[in-house]
Amino acid sequence: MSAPAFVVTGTDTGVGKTVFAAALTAALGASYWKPVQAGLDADGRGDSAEVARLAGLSDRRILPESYVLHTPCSPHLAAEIDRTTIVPERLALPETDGPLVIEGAGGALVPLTRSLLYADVFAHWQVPAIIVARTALGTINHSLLTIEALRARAVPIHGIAFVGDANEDSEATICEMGEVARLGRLPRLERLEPTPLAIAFSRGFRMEDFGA
Ligand SMILES: Nc1ncnc2c1ncn2[C@@H]1O[C@H](COP(=O)(O)OP(=O)(O)OP(=O)(O)O)[C@@H](O)[C@H]1O
Ligand SMILES: C[C@H](N)[C@H](N)CCCCCC(=O)O
Ligand SMILES: [Mg+2]
Repeated sequence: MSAPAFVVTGTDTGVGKTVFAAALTAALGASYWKPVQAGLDADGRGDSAEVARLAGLSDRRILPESYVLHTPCSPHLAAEIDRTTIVPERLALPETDGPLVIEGAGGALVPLTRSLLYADVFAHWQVPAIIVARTALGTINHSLLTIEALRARAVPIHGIAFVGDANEDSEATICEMGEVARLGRLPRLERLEPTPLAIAFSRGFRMEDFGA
């Protein structure tokens, strides 16, 4: 059986994809790939650096981004500002010798160019997608829209991972009405450090749900 690979997408930007992806990468002993990074922090760090920190990964297990764009905005516009064009050929799935966790950018329907959405690339890859969703009010609509959009493009959905305070009815309603697997929930952590994150992940998720 080949090693599992997952795409971590979300209902929005800032929902916690990078934090969840770091926890999953650490738990699976996986490699991590952020194909398109739009915007870096003041120290020039992007999501790959944060995953390396939170998952305690060696550089060998962080695959290089295909595009690092300067402006923290939608990738299609960030690429235009940098006078480049995101081409699907540079988004070919990399070969890895173990599990792979791939993080998108923003939500599933974020444009990479003015005629290509990230979800189109997910559909081409056919790698199971994990939707990261908030638990806060508004998440039912955002989550069900994301599920519909992925299904409309035949993107396989592995399940949904919630981030935030428990919200039993919203989480259950999304999974029942959206007919998706409820993978678990990461609470808001006061200290975003490797050990508390690994403990929260092991409490909130079952490894067998990720083929491990
Ligand atoms: N479980 C958590 N506990 C505490 N803080 C969190 C948690 N999840 C996310 N955060 C914080 O929320 C912010 C957004 O999270 P994150 O960077 O993971 O979002 P994202 O979905 O990856 O965004 P992007 O679309 O930019 O990739 C960050 O400051 C992060 O540290
Ligand atoms: C800049 C941000 N942190 C992400 N890298 C990109 C988010 C794109 C969102 C586009 C949109 O849905 O309006
Ligand atoms: Mg991120």
